[in-house]
Amino acid sequence: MKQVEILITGTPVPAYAHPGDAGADMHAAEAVTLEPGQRALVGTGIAIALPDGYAGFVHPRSGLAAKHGITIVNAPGTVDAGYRGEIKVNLLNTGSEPHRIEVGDRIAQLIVQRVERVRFIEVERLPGSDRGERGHGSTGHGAAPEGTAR
Ligand SMILES: O=c1ccn([C@H]2C[C@H](O)[C@@H](COP(=O)(O)OP(=O)(O)OP(=O)(O)O)O2)c(=O)[nH]1
Ligand SMILES: [Mg+2]
Repeated sequence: MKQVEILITGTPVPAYAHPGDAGADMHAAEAVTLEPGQRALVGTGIAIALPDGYAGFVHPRSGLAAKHGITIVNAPGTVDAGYRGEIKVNLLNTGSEPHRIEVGDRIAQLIVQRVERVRFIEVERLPGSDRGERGHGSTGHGAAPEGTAR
């Protein structure tokens, strides 16, 4: 397993709840009440130094989403390998009740992945493909959305 250096202020180290879990749960370093429809940038109290060629992705927790409608505005958030600041989570309450986040609550999960960087080369024409330019629901049933060509 890769080792990742982590700087912590008060909250527990992110932890995988079960062997085989992809995401390590991160904890709230501050308390906040999210009113319905409200969002808040919540600190996790951790900063990390990912190896070059890796990135961290901040994903919502499905339990919080299913039980309370709590999701993440920019899911999944991207933590760059060079970022040394505190990881923050942009929580959004999509539910109909206020939701209280207490210090130490598990608010998101961090998935660390290898990432490729590519060189973008500008060309006059792209190579053909089976899909071509079809997208945005082109393989679904029924008509394409109003104002779009098939
Ligand atoms: O959920 C997130 C997403 C990002 N970040 C931190 C780490 C990341 O490396 C940095 C920048 O994120 P991003 O590139 O997504 O934001 P931006 O709006 O493009 O800001 P910047 O101009 O700083 O790149 O913010 C978080 O703490 N939590
Ligand atoms: Mg950016």
